[in-house]
Amino acid sequence: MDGPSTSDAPQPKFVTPEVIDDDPGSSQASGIELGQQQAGKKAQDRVLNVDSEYEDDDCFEDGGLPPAPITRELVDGCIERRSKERQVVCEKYENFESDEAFQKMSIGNYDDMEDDDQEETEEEKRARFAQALKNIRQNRQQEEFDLDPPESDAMRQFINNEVNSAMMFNRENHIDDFDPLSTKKQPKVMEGYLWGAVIGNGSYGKVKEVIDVFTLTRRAIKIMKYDKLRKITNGWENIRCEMAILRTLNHKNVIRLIEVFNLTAKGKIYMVFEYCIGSVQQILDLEPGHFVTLGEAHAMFVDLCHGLNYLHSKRVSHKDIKPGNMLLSIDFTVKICDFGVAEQIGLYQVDGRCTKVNGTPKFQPPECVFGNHDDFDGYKADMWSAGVTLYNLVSGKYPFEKPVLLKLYESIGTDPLEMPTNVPISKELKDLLTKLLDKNYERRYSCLETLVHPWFISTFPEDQGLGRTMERMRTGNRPFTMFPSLPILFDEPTPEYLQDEDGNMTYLPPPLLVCGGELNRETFQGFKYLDDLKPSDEISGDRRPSSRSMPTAPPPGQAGSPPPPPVAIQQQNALQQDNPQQMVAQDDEIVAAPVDEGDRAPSGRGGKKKRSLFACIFRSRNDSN
Ligand SMILES: Nc1ncnc2c1ncn2[C@@H]1O[C@H](COP(=O)(O)OP(=O)(O)OP(=O)(O)O)[C@@H](O)[C@H]1O
Repeated sequence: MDGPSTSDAPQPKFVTPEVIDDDPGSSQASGIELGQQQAGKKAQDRVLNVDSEYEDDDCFEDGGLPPAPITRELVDGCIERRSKERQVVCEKYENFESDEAFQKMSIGNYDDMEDDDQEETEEEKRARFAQALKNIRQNRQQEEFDLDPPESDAMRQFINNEVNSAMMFNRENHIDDFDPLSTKKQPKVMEGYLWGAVIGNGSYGKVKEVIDVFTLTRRAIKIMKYDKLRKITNGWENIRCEMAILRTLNHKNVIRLIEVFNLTAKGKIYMVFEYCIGSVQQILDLEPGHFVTLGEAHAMFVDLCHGLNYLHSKRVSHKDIKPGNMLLSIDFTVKICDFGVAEQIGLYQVDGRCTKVNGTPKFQPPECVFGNHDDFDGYKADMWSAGVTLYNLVSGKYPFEKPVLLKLYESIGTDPLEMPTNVPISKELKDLLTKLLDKNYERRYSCLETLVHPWFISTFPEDQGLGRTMERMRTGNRPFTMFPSLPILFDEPTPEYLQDEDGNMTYLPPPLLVCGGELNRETFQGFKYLDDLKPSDEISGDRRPSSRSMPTAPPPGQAGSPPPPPVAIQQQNALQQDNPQQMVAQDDEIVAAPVDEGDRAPSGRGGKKKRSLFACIFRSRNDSN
């Protein structure tokens, strides 16, 4: 093995069990444990149950395969490969400045690494190795393993022990045959979302993209661990505050919080947001000079000010306005996000007085960083940050920039404002920047004043708007990471099984998608069909109710419950149960009975049903609770 070593003395390769394993009992125990897992796994794998607990670290669930023998070569290969990969990544990062292709990749450059890698303790590392060895048994694909090279002698020793005990287990149980590799990963559907990959990392946790399987809408979910929130100063408080503020907001230039849920068993809290394709900071990072054209800057600034105006009208001071907290939606609207340090200003307060100083140093106003900042005007602080953002958008520079924090604060408080020299700045723009970056917060422009400034209301040639940016984002590498799951979900509907009291499983055919050239209403019961809408029916707004507030449908037979399904569909179901094969052949010939208003109802299949993945996707929202 060529894994890096921290000591100068040559490290032996993995030693034999006789030499290293000074506690054979423990080896045996772990071997038996692995054996039990195998047996259980094999039985489990026959039926796919999507409601089981998933790990969030992957967008797929392991399909479950017979265990693979662990060999030294396999583990050595994994470690060596990871070591090489790391080297390649490091080299790439070294050439980052000059590598244009790499820069282009930075939009949606997926980072599937754990966001808290640096916090990993020796104990956690050991647990990860043990898990990686289990993965070797279950997955057999080297590409899937997360085996970093060992960094300490203790770690090396630990791996030796683990591999040795696994090998002993193999030997004792005569596991030495390799089945052909046929890993098939199953899509992960949890809490009504089909999960994709990580699309962003913040200080509070990672952000993953998902599809809401009920509305088929792309969403972004911020995942935060309780432990991590506890470690961050005011972590819980900030998150609670962010949720409380976001749930009251609804504006096109403010990120929309769709719902919040937590899974206590996993120790995680999830915030579901509308999906955005990237941040303004990512756009700036793509540009050679780290600035955009005047037209683009104007378009982004206009959206920012509209969002800020709305926030201030709702008595919210954001306190961390910067390009990194401005997201771009699919239709290229700027959305203000990250309300982690935002403050709700009291109802009876005349001005925007805030007390807690927060934010990013380069974007903080003088009254926050210099002198007495027991209280300050939060609205005016936002306007200063908006001024720094505008300065940054048009020039790629900051009005006050110093390498040391104290010097930076001093500069913000005392240095006179200088206009950027690397780009031509018009008279109006100069005037607006001066008004926004006025050190005296009383004289500084408010949001309303900014909205009527001549530069703000001026127009720019169309080709300088967000068109170019849009094109860049479009060509950026942000794949639709749920895509690989779709064919698995829709081309191969998973069969259902009916389990009786004795545990016997009866095969049920996959649900019918179409019936008589139309969507099979029995399968898609949750859908509201346009044909069924009466002129008096009101179409509700685009904000779908949270899964937690969805009213529960009354059981069949009670007032308000849907009537039974049409006879044709009942017969069809009965036929399907009796003879699934024949039914598949007959699908095309089935003609839908005329469906009237009352023709949608659940079929009572009875028994304890193991849901198929497909059924889960279209299950009623209430089922997920
Ligand atoms: N709704 C969204 N759509 C797409 N990407 C998003 C969305 N929300 C966040 N992201 C991505 O995830 C990253 C981190 O998100 P966010 O800033 O909300 O996390 P945070 O933990 O509050 O970060 P910070 O370190 O700024 O406090 C963002 O920079 C962005 O790239």
